[in-house]
Amino acid sequence: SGGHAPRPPLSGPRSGFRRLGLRGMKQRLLVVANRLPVSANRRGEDQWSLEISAGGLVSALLGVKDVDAKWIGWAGVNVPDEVGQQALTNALAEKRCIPVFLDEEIVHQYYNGYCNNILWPLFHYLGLPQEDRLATTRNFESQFDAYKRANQMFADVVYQHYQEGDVIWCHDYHLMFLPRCLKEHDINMKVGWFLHTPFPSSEIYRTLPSRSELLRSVLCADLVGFHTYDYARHFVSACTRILGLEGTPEGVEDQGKLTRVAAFPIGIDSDRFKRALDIDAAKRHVNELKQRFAGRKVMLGVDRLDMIKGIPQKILAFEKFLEENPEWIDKVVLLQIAVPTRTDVPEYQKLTSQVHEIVGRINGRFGTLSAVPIHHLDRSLDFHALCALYAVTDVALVTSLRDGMNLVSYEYVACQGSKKGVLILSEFAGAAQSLGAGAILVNPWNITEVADSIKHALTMTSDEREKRHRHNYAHVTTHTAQDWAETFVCELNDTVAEALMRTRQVPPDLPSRTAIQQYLQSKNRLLILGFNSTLTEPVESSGRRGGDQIKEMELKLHPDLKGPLRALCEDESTTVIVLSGSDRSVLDEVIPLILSFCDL
Ligand SMILES: O=P(O)(O)OC[C@H]1O[C@H](O[C@H]2O[C@H](CO)[C@@H](O)[C@H](O)[C@H]2O)[C@H](O)[C@@H](O)[C@@H]1O
Ligand SMILES: O=c1ccn([C@@H]2O[C@H](COP(=O)(O)OP(=O)(O)O)[C@@H](O)[C@H]2O)c(=O)[nH]1
Repeated sequence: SGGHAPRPPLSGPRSGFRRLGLRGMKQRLLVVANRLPVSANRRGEDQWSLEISAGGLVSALLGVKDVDAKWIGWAGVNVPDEVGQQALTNALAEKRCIPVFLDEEIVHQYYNGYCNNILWPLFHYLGLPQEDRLATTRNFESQFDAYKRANQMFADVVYQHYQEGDVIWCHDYHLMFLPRCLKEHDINMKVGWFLHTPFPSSEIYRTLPSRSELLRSVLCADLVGFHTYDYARHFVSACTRILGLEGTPEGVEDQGKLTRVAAFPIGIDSDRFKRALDIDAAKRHVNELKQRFAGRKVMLGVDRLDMIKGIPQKILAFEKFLEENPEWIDKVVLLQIAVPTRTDVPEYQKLTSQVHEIVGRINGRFGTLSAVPIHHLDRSLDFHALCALYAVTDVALVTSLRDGMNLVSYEYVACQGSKKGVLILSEFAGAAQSLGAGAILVNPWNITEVADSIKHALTMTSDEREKRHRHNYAHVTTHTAQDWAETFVCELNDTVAEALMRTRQVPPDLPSRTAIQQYLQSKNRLLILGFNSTLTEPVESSGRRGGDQIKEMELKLHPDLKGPLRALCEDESTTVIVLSGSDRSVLDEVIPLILSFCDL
């Protein structure tokens, strides 16, 4: 029996799969994400200015070329009037973007509430909110209702723009309900879903009140993708343990229907970063920065001001480093770009004050008349200023407590072609699995270890720096955002094609008259029977119940089969074999009757 035997590891995208080719064919792709790659500012009743929004998903998808792609998403702004909505729709159309208009109340309950106060912390191992955190955005149920309504609003926009054959790629934890809405509308839509955050261990995930509904909805997609194998594995075990479904190396199976699950690590458009450094604007920034920080080593942090990024831990480790290495005071500066994010969520407001307090204390403690050790900026930078910073700094410090991937670490490496600076990287970022070879990996909770790594990075020989950089540079420049998107979409096309073939291969119904005639003529018969749902009564595996074990305890031999089965077993010309993935003990429990007549 193999009911609970360990499964082989999940596969990645199949090697040698047919590239139905985004390059040649220009397949239409509808990218559906909470956020459009632009944010909109109103300049008049029917005037809008559009700006690229910050964030990893946006950066990655900007790197995807040669696809006939359109984006569907929220422009990050409330537009209550029709004139404004029409004008914004027109302006966005030029950027191949289609807006979903969400009103303030929905944004509050869906985005600030369910997405960023519940799913985001849970998926990053920070747990569900306590009562006081929930109270600020009303209760769990109303937030979940708003979440489903918002997902339906995204689905409605997809329906309006969908053409047969389009690939629909849903992104992230904001849209876990979307695959279900889409498939219920049209089962033939090709639907992929990709999660940009970690998927936590099923032990964490199972605390979520709406755990089953969300899993079942995601499973409606044809292909489900994650940044790492660990996240994919966690997802599959959540499905087996919570829903009682079967996990296979290919994905999750539910009554013969396979949802393919695999790892697709994202990348960046490294050429875009390299090219940016050749532009005058970036060169000017580089020169200014070199002058400003002459004679000092510069360490860089670039993060959204989010609790998952471990900014307090980073700053405390830097403080410890200065405390233990006073000779470095005035010779090193930590430049922390803390991009404001989700500022309507109280937890983020608290974090801002906390970080300001620590920075103030450390600058007060170690600052001199000429310099302070930490330059902390609560703002975002334009692209060229950011590339210049990446290029001139000596060390990048990424201390995420959990992070789906972390593209900042990739971007830093891409811009360090000449300087070959050191990357200190949290082992809890997805990027640790791809850049671990060249980075100094740290546990961000271990302040002493991070402080020691800062010293190691600042004093590293140029030989070691170059060697480490070479590894990571090779990875970042060959595993690009474009490859990531192409691989996902090709895999989705192949998954759908294979599922179609499987459906066609379903054997025809048994010709019962012939079968009965031949059965009666034969003298020595072998009958191989399935067990679960063949001999047993179907068991409802709702989210209310536990996983496989509880389900198996409830299995019962189907009452209509007791008599026929007994007759078959008593017949000397017939051998009956029951094949099952369940434990022997489960079979012993369910069919003791038969055990007395035959070997199993
Ligand atoms: O849209 P926001 O609420 O302002 O947040 C910005 C984005 O944050 C998250 O990014 C994740 O995606 C990155 C790319 O895959 C990944 O490197 C990073 O580790 C993740 O945190 C979020 O998942 C996006 O949807 C947001 O747009
Ligand atoms: O001032 C800034 C700072 C950062 N970023 C971008 O924000 C993204 C951050 O992505 P990451 O995966 O590191 O984390 P996320 O913010 O998505 O959690 C990177 O692509 C950065 O280039 C930006 O556009 N402007």
